[in-house]
Amino acid sequence: MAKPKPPTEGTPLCNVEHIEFESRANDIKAGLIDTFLNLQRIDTNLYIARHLLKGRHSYNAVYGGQVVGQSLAAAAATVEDCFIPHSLHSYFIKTGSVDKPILYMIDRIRDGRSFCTRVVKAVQDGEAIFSCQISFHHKEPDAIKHNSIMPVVSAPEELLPAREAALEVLRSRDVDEVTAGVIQHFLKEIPDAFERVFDVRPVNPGKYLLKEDTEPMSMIWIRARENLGDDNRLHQCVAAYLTDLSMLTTAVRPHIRKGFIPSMSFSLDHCVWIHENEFRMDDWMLYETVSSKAGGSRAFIEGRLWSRDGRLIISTAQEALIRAPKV
Ligand SMILES: CCCCCCCCCCCCCCCC(=O)SCCNC(=O)CCNC(=O)[C@H](O)C(C)(C)COP(=O)(O)OP(=O)(O)OC[C@H]1O[C@@H](n2cnc3c(N)ncnc32)[C@H](O)[C@@H]1OP(=O)(O)O
Repeated sequence: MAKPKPPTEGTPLCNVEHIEFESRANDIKAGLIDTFLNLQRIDTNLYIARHLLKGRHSYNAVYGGQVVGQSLAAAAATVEDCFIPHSLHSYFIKTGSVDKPILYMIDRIRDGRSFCTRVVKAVQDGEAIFSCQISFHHKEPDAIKHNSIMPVVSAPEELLPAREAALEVLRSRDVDEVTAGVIQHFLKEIPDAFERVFDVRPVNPGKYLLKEDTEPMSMIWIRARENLGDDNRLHQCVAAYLTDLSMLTTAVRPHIRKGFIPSMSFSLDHCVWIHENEFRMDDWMLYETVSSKAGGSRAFIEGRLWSRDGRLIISTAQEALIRAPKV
């Protein structure tokens, strides 16, 4: 039999031009269910996602967390249900566009008895935009057990949603012009669709909204506004999706307060460890993020996602690119 021809230079990895695409970037709820539970399989180890959310209102760039969540959904579709995702290590290679579908190509690296490993490549226009390795683990009994203590903070019911908190700051008389400008920009940049589906409540609105000086750390309560159903896999993918939300801004926020305006800011790599299988993203979760280092146009950020009853559900780590305008 004739050997298949090797691809010539410039040949796309997978051409998506013939694939019908109707962007539903504004319909996050449908997007969460369709892409995280019913991701469309187009061939063995090949999945397509048509629901893509912008990270920022004024750019057509795909929100990084969505590619993370969809990669997890695609990889999970290739393992038995008894295997539970426990870690994901990824690189954002190229900015994705919300105007085209993303193809997820899975490499089944190994199916072991206790662990399964997958490599996922996300492709748009024939070019890789994201790659990650995901490991799944068959449930095992506790050998040792401990859990750090969750920070003691105000309950979400005592706090305002981010937009309302921001509007309250803008209405107050003691906000300077620069801070007001930053808050207005922040309000404009949040994709409307995101707010329709998720409720985000900053634990310290004064610091979060830069009315006060802040350290490179942040805590937000977050939950989906509607019931997401009982499929653990959906809650895992939604959690992975949300982990990219406040990492980069945690590093930049204190410097913005001192007058720094980034000319470019992107997540570069992203790691997620899922410690527990059963949790609900339609219940309040506390996302705590801290940046311990920034320099050389990169910042390092770590995160912890806590369930309300004090379980450490997820740990994250990320490097972000944060550039100053060229002089
Ligand atoms: C009320 C409710 C509240 C809740 C609120 C919810 C919000 C709801 C979601 C929010 C979410 C937010 C958080 C999003 C966080 C992500 O989602 S970020 C998205 C994921 N990450 C990415 O897409 C990054 C993908 N990676 C890449 O694009 C590429 O790897 C990189 C990083 C650009 C590097 O590529 P490279 O080929 O090495 O290129 P490089 O030399 O760096 O040059 C790239 C460009 O930068 C330019 N450049 C170089 N230096 C500079 C400089 N100093 N300044 C400016 N440009 C420069 C170059 O000139 C070049 O421009 P072009 O020639 O392309 O026009």
